[in-house]
Amino acid sequence: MPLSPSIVERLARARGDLRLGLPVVLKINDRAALAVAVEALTPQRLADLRQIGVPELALTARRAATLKAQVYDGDIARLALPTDADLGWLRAMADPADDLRVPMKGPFLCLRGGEPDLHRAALDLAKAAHLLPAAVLIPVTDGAEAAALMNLTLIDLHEAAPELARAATMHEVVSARLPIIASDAGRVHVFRPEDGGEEHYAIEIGQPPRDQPVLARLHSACFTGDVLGSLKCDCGPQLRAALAQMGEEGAGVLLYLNQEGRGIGLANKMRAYSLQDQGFDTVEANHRLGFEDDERDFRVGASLLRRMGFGAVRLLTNNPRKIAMMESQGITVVERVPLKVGETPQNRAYLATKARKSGHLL
Ligand SMILES: Nc1nc2c(ncn2[C@@H]2O[C@H](COP(=O)(O)OP(=O)(O)OP(=O)(O)O)[C@@H](O)[C@H]2O)c(=O)[nH]1
Ligand SMILES: [Zn+2]
Repeated sequence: MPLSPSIVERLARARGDLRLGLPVVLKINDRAALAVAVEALTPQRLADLRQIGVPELALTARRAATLKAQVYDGDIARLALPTDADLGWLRAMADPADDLRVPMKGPFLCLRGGEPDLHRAALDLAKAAHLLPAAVLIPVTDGAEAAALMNLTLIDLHEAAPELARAATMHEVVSARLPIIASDAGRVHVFRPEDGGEEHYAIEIGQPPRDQPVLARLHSACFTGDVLGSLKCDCGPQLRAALAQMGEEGAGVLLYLNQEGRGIGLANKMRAYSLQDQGFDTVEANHRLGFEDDERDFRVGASLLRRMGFGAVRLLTNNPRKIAMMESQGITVVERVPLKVGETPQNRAYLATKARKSGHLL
């Protein structure tokens, strides 16, 4: 039907549905399941889901490692729910907040055999919705029928795969002049992705010529550092130092990428901070929550630079992964410009961890 939502639009809906606590229907070939994010489940919804079928819990292998649950599918663990499992049990499996105070007791009944692809898709969607990567799945015999009957969003994984593999196309919505402390000649560009995801911004200083390498910074959003002046990281000082250098040179471009918390969202970053107060470092905290060290998609930065007409950069960074990613996306990094500012007694250990575990240059 002409007005029916495309797969990209249905994926955007699915992310919204999961945040609301609504199930989505995932399907591949002749297999299908209802999937709902543990974080957004209510007792009533859990009871309703149990009426439909036998629930399974999907967790990432990272979260399973902390719980000492068996992983039979590489990156994914599938667990049967104990018969007396309530929402409290599910939440404790998903959220490591109380792991130390009230450790979850196994042994867990970990499922093997069959395909984990629906489970993996559910966790990818939960991550994309900035929820904890934990989902309850209920297998159903006819996915299309279940979706139609209950008015739920249906995602066919064959249809979704190519869309999920490619970076969303970005459109510039608007740009306007913005004098800032660093430069009178500032201009903010707002970019909106076609897939209904986060908007990203470019702050252009002066009028950098497109045929020469531009002084560039890929800055990932950090509400706590950029806005609140957090002493736990170096983001705020890095943001201001990068803009100041562009102001001094009279030209540059800072991409402000809305990838809060290295792509896990602010709520999950605050969960990570809470774990850091229990003694875990920045990488361990991400893993205990079920995330990888860094969930950002740096392709966004490269595609925005290209869209603005830049093909070569002098990149302000201490992160070699950003350089490798730019190069792999066809942006030439002619020089790495170090950005070492904002070390505090409170962030010294954080910066040392990034150097030791994530390869940041000191
Ligand atoms: N998950 C998580 N994210 C954090 C933590 N501390 C800071 N962040 C986020 O990390 C990101 C900082 O990224 P960038 O400023 O691009 O820094 P970087 O990857 O270290 O690289 P460069 O600064 O370019 O050297 C921001 O999105 C912050 O919100 C933390 O402890 N946990
Ligand atoms: Zn920060």
